[in-house]
Amino acid sequence: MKNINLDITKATSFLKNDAVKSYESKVKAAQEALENGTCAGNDFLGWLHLPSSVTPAFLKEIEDEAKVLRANCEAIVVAGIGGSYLGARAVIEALGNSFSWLVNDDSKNPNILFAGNNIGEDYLSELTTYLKGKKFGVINISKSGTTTETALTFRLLRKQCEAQRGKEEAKKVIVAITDAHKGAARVCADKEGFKSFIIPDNVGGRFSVLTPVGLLPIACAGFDIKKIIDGARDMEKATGAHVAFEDNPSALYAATRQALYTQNGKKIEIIENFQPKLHYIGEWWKQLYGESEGKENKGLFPAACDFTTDLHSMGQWIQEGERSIFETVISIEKPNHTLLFPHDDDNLDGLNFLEGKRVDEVNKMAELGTRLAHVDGKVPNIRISVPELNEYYVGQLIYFFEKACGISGLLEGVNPFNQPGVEAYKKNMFALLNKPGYEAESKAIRERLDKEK
Ligand SMILES: O=P(O)(O)OC[C@H]1O[C@](O)(CO)[C@@H](O)[C@@H]1O
Repeated sequence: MKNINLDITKATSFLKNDAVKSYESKVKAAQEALENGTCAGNDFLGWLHLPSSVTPAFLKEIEDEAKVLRANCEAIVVAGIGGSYLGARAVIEALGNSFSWLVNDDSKNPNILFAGNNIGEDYLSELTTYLKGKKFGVINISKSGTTTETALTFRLLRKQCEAQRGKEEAKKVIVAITDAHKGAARVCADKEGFKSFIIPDNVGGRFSVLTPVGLLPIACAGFDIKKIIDGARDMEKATGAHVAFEDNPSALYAATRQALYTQNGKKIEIIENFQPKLHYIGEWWKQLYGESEGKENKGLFPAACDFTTDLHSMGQWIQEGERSIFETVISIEKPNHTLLFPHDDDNLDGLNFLEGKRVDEVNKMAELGTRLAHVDGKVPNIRISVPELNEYYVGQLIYFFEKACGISGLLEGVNPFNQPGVEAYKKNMFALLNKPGYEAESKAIRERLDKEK
């Protein structure tokens, strides 16, 4: 079986000869600190050996629950935000049919919908309207069990599900994925008798896609979670601490992006794809790197573009804007379908030169042309090529990025596993909403707003 492949040559050409190699000993130290649990944030290292520790019994429990949901639901709403939904959405959209909700086949795949990741009244109102009269289930995912966006959505959906199906029937199709002991989601699941899965204490949200957080929704969508774990497990081996620096893709990716950041003035990394199905892989990656590295006034800003779509909006900026960016392109070597470009006698569009070619050949030339143009425009380019878009390689990709993120954050000198900065908006929102327990903050924020009037 092939592995995903990392090409850093078009990035190292912007750096001094030994710039990446000079990180070897620091990377080794970071790897050892991760392995020995001696790094900052060492209480959140449960993801590190997750793929190799997953048992068949654990996967079976998830698959069995997915069977129940699939058999009883036309639609399943995954309620979660950040790491509690992005991984599942990324994998489901990468592997699924782009028009799944319109495709009328016999696969019996329920529609997987996502909510709890915003507080848009229109979004929730339109969702609850769509679900009226439908047999739907809910997977409520929240590690803390108290995240406002998710909790608010779950209350709405649970009430609707119980009203439509009756309390007993609803119990079959409402599942909680949360902490083993704490938080409102745990208390509610235990009291109501909902099936529940545990998010391990030592796995943070953005590293949780290979736990039930990602695996249950992915299994509900009809994908093979064993193969995802197989891919992740092989990548765990390929990026292990014993693997030589120059053969370890996560080590090289981490070192290259840090070298570009600290030695080449790059401030923004743009993750890019040439397959629209990878849009949410970009969103997942943004959270992984953004929450892990953006702290202590440091960190590359993680951005994402979908190509060629965004070449017609962001292409100008990337080609000629401030030279503070580099690109990391996820390239899929072989598409899953074949579509040949047809002949046209009139050739009014002048496209007969493409006759008989696969659409992907045009896409690949767009990709190569973009790479050459952007490198000419002084944008370093990292390329990750993925042999095929399937469960196995998505598993590899996930673990590759997670491992690189842990190493990269440690190279940057921060704790990659906390996210203290996200609390600031929550505190203000609770104060503004007069949440019980926030009386002093409410008073202070109102005084501040009065002064600013
Ligand atoms: O699973 P929870 O606790 O609802 O958190 C969801 C997301 O919110 C954050 O905690 C940020 O507030 C993320 O780190 C996390 O992935």
